[in-house]
Amino acid sequence: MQQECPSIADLMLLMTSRLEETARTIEQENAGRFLEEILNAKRIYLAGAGRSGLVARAFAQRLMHLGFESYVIGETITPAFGPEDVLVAFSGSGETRSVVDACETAREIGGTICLVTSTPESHIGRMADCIVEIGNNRLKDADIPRDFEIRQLTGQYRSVSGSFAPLGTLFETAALVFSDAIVSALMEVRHCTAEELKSRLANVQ
Ligand SMILES: O=C([C@H](O)CO)[C@H](O)[C@H](O)COP(=O)(O)O
Repeated sequence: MQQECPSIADLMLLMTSRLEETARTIEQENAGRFLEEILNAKRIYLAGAGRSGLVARAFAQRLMHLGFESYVIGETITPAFGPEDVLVAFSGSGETRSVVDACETAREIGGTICLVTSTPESHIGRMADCIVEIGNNRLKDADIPRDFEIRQLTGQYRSVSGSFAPLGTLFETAALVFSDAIVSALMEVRHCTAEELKSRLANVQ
């Protein structure tokens, strides 16, 4: 049974090559605007559902480590959002109801909305002040590559079809890598060291 399965290392390498392709399509201007919005925000609120929500939470934690005031929407202790605050939404579809609702409320209050998505022409996309597009959801189903030839560590080739990166996996993984790149950029801009981040690590967890 196991012989029919490609090696886990090969599947990971396939993901890294897809991530590399995705990274090359990021528009630096939009990523730069995203960085500016974070730097100028009074407070940063993170929103996302499901796996995109996990990426939002991971980013919120690193922003806190960097010394920003960051909150996750829906947490018990998250305070009121204000006009000088920035809401960062992670949503591949840009249509997830709870995230749309959070963005609509933030819009009414007058705050800034940043969206990380693979669907800029979406409900949230139409509300957002800043959009970073990751991957591309506009491709028709027929145009989405489903079959991959992977060169195995043994040197032989084999094909992998619909099992690779199901549903929003590529967006969610690339969004995490994107947000970690933003963290590195923020460390550079603010001359922040890993030691400073370490000093804010939770010591009771
Ligand atoms: O968890 C998710 C699902 O498993 C897709 O891979 C999504 O992240 C969740 O459904 C939220 O969707 P989006 O707002 O479109 O990212």
